[in-house]
This record gives sequence, structure tokens and C-alpha cells, in this order.
Amino acid sequence: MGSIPDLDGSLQVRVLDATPSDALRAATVCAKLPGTVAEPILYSDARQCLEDLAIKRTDVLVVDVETVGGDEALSRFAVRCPTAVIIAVSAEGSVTRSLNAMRAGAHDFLVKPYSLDALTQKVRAHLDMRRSRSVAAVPQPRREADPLPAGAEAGKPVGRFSSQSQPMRHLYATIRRLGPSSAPVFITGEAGSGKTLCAEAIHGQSDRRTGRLVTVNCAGLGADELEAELFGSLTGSRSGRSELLSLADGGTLYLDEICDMDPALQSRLLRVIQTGSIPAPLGGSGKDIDVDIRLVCSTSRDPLAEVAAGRLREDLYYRLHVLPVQVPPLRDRRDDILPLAHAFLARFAGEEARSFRNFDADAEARLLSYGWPGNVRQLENTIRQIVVMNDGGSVSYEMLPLVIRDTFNRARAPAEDVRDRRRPARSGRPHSSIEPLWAQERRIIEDALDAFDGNIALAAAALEISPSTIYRKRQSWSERLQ
Ligand SMILES: Nc1ncnc2c1ncn2[C@@H]1O[C@H](COP(=O)(O)OP(=O)(O)OP(=O)(O)O)[C@@H](O)[C@H]1O
Repeated sequence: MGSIPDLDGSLQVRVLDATPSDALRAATVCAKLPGTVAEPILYSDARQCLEDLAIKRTDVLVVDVETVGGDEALSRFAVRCPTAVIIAVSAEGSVTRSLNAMRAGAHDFLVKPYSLDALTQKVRAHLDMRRSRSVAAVPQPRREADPLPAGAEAGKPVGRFSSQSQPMRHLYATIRRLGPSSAPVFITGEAGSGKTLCAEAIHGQSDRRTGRLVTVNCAGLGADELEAELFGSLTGSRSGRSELLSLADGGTLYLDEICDMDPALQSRLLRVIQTGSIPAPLGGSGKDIDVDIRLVCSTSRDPLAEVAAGRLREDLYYRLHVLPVQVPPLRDRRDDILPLAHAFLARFAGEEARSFRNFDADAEARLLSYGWPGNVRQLENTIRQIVVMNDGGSVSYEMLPLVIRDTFNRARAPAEDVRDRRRPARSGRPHSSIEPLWAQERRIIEDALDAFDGNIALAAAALEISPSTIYRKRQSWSERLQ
């Protein structure tokens, strides 16, 4: 049991989910993983799966937390397949549920209904990490120095990046150079440009890749929740220890959108960086805990302007801004647009069983001239939307979403919209009839979900946001309404 995935024979996949359609979806994705994959085994009975894990090899286990019987039970599954990549899925999308699943031994967590793409990416990323770990474990002859790859080699894509433009080749070389250091990295770049991919690649290039990469979206959690998850609390954490920080011990902590972290939390983080230890929770009897964590953080804003505005502590900025990395916006690397569009087209056409193979000349010209304010994420979502809504051999200009086809008209429309919307207020619309922003946002997102029969991936694509934004928003609405 517990052989190295994909290195000695076919990949063995097991899926445990009492809902047959969910089990089948997961199995279909796993069957398409790279390399030789044995026919995935589906279980609806947790006991049968547990018995098989004890005696049969498992490389990938996709497991529904509710079918297993909760997080405690999940840990019994995890100990029976210590080298398998375990992805826990659950209909409950709370941060606590996801953290408990990870504590129980899962490598990653997805909220149902998850997109097939999200599952593929997670399984692939963990398999890649395992593969590089097992290769690293083979003793290498001692060398005087480990030179960095030079020239063209240094500019080859790292991690999950695939683009090849000159600015990106420069970025890959930078990541290779700073990856092995333990100094903090500060990533800047517009939303959707690839900052998360960058953090993953930096972790993958470091000796810490055998440890965890723990990602925290500072914009996605309320101040109290983030504090409890990051620093632990006597009431909120079972052990009284700092849960996320201790999960990242020996690995990398990626703080996404650091400027959104509450200033009081920024002070506590600064103290952890200064002392290299996590203070025991206030009022507790425990001791400070020494940790070895590499910090990588990101922002899509101008960090110095955030310091000037008092949203980012200056002393924290200088502690974190040691190795700066900038991910260029897509409009500044137009050579990437068509190769990325073709790669997304091939991927989504395969996933959605469509026959698209290319773009016609007008469509290509428009993709190239468009500004892509939402960067690679917008391009990815646009291609997915086109593939889902159409079929044919090549993508035509008419298949492009209106916002991309007709920038001039769309650019005028919002201003007119705003004028139209302001008019009723001036004519005496009562203030009490103005709906709060979060409620308007909720209505728009729920309309999109209705339009796509509850499919979060498609609704997110149409709204040009990431599926995780929808999950986060839903979580915050349910908390508001409790
Ligand atoms: N060079 C690339 N090659 C392939 N896919 C990419 C590339 N860059 C970004 N992507 C894809 O684009 C999407 C957005 O990337 P990512 O999440 O890393 O951006 P981000 O800057 O962290 O976004 P945000 O600021 O919203 O958190 C992801 O689905 C990612 O896989």
C-alpha cells in the first residue's frame, strides 16, 4: 500500500460518496488525469471503502465528509492511506468544516457543488507536488553548488503557469531565483493576473514543498474569524493552538490580499514574524510555540498607497516587502492572449464534449485588441462561457460575449445606467427603499445561479468572478441572516 502515484504503474483512484451522481462526476474527472489511470472505484458504503483502503493501494481518494460520518471519522480513512492525495468534499462550506477536514488528514477541500475544473486542478497540483517530493527523496550525489538554470532554461514555465511571453519568462526566472530562499515574498498584480499561481510556484520551488502551502484570503473572512483561524482562540480552537499558523509550520503561509487584514491582526502577525513564535492565546496556560514559516503575501492594490492611507502598517510592509514580485497584467503581455485562449479552448472543449478547435480571424483579432481588465481569469471565464453556450469547429466573432465584442457601447452604457438610476432618487424616492449593496449583490448572484440551474462554475464565468467568490459571499450572507 501507499506507492508513489504514477511512478510505479497506473494511478489508483477511489471515490466515496453516497450520492451516486456526485461520485460519478468525481470519477469522470479523475479518470482523465495525466498518465495511466486505473478505472476509478466508487463506494457509497463507508465501511467497504475503509476495508479496501487497508489492503489495496490508493493514490487518490475523493471523499464526501457527510458520507464518511464527519471529520473524526475522516481521520480513520486518512491513516489507512498515508501517501494518497485526499480531497474532502462537503455540502457544508464553512471555514471550520474545511479546516477540520484538513486537520483530519485531507490535503484539500471543495464545497459541493464544485466545478469539475476545480477538482482536476486540486488533484493535479497535489500529485505534482508528491511527484517532485518523491524525486527529491532519491539521494543525489553531492555537488559543490546547485547552479540556477541559465538562459532559456531559467525562463521555462514554473508550477501551473503556461504562458511564454517575455515578461512571463522573466517572472519564471525570478521565481526560480527567489524560490529556495526563506525570505518573505511580496506579490503585486491586478486581480486575476496569476498571483495565486505565483505563490504556488514559489512554494513548489522551495525546499518547503514537502510542507503545506496554507492559503488565507484576508478579504474573504471577517476580522474575528480570521483572528481565530490564524492565531487560535481559547474558545474557537480545540487545542488552543494557532491552527493555520501551525498547519503552515515547515511550509509556506500565503496571505492573499494582505491589505484587507484588520490593523490589530497586522500587529499580531508582525510579532510572530519578529519572534518566530506564536504567542499562547490570551488567558490560556499554554506556552509560545516556535514555528518555521515562510511568508508569501499579495495585494492587487498599490501597497505604498495602502501604507499612506493607514490600511497597511508601515513596519509590517517593510518586514514583508523583502523579495518583491510583480505579475504583469494581461494587456502588457499580449503575446500570451492567443496561446492561453487556445489552451483554455482545448481544455473546456474536452471537458464539455464540444468540437471547438480554433478561433476565426475576427474573433482572434478582437481577443487580441480587448483590454482584459479581469486579466487571465476573465479570459479563462470568457472561453468557458463560449464553449458552454455554443458548438462548432471554430469560435466566431459573434460567439464572443457582448462586453468584449462591443466595448464602445458597453463603455457608454454604465454612465447612462447611473444617470437613469439616479433620476428616481432625485424625484423623491424614499431612502428606505434603497437596497443595501450586499443584498443587491446577492440578488445578482442568485439570478445568475438560477439562469444556470445552480451551476456555480457557469454562473461565476458569466459574472466574470471566481467560483470561490460565490462560495465566500454565500457564507457571509448566511452569517448575516443568522
Ligand atoms: N499563466 C497562466 N497560465 C494558465 N492559467 C493561468 C495563468 N495565469 C492565471 N491563470 C488562471 O487564471 C485564474 C486566475 O489566476 P489567480 O487566481 O492566480 O489570479 P490572482 O491574481 O490570484 O487573482 P485574485 O487577485 O482575484 O485572487 C486561475 O484560474 C489561474 O489558473
